[in-house]
Amino acid sequence: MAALNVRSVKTVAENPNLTHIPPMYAFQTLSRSVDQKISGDGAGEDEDPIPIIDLSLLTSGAHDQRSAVMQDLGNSCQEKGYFMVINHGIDEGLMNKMIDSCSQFFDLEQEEKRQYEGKHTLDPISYGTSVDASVTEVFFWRDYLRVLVHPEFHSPTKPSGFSEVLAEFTKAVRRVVRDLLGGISESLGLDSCYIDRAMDLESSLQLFGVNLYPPCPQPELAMGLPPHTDHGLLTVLMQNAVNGLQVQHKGKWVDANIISGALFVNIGDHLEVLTNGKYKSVVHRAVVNNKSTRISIAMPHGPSLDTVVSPAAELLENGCPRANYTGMKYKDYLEIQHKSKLRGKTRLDLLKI
Ligand SMILES: O=C(O)CCC(=O)C(=O)O
Ligand SMILES: [Fe+2]
Repeated sequence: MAALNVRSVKTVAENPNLTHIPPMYAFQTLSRSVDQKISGDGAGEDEDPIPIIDLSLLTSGAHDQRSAVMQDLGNSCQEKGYFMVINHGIDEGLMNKMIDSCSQFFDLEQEEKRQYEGKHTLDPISYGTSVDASVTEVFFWRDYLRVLVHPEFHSPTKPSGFSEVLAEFTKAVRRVVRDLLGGISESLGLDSCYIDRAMDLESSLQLFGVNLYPPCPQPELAMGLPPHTDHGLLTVLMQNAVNGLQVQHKGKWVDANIISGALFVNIGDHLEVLTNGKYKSVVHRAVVNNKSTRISIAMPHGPSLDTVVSPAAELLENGCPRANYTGMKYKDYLEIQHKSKLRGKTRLDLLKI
């Protein structure tokens, strides 16, 4: 059954008498206990800080500053698969307006939001709860809005002003992603335009996903989003001031405590394929808390839908004798993802040779 008749978590959480989560939100005990074995309590974070990339130095720094940042970028991609970006040039006022507009969207009457309900990943606009009630056994403590913003731009018509903010913000983020992918190309020893050209970024797919995680009375039992990797090349994430993202690193969960004003970036499955596994996509999840509503905006950036992504021939010539992944059209991969459960890296395994 599709999620059509399922109440939003926002509605569930707004009940003032809620002291326990409804049983359908209890994340399976088995997977939870497996999780706990690899789960740090955040203590690992100081020894393993999240790398910080100063984008202004990459785009307009002196030659030696550029090379240093490019090297940091390459190391972050190879060793961790995630980093934060500062001095990215996106106005902080615009970022705040984007978060506020998303909050106003979730505050609309349920009927207004329901017109976008129960659709496919590539539908222009979809609103829902959990991940997909038709393929998950457990419900996640999360409502979402997903909008396709490039190569075609779409937007909900309400709240008023949403579409203008969305257009300006997502265009600015696309610029950041192209700059980062230029630096990443160079860090691989390729021409700075290599990924731009090979992945047809002029027509790249850009999705705008907003997650709303209301306060949860039993946060240790519920899960915002289960462990998964993202499709696409890079995902850019920003949030209101509430943390909750965790990334897996060396078998431990690391809290992504995101610096105010910074963007968090993680590698997606298709950068792993393109680099033949040198830069790997990162498993991450979202945990919930019992105090504040968290809003995160996660924006996967992929190639164009018709691009067949396979390991770059130039990288194979540069020392690695064989391709570790088969090529697949990005659109077809998204179709597989849509039909599968959101768990770990199982989808990418399909492409491994
Ligand atoms: O809310 C978060 O921090 C994670 C969101 C996420 O992983 C996603 O939307 O794919
Ligand atoms: Fe994700």
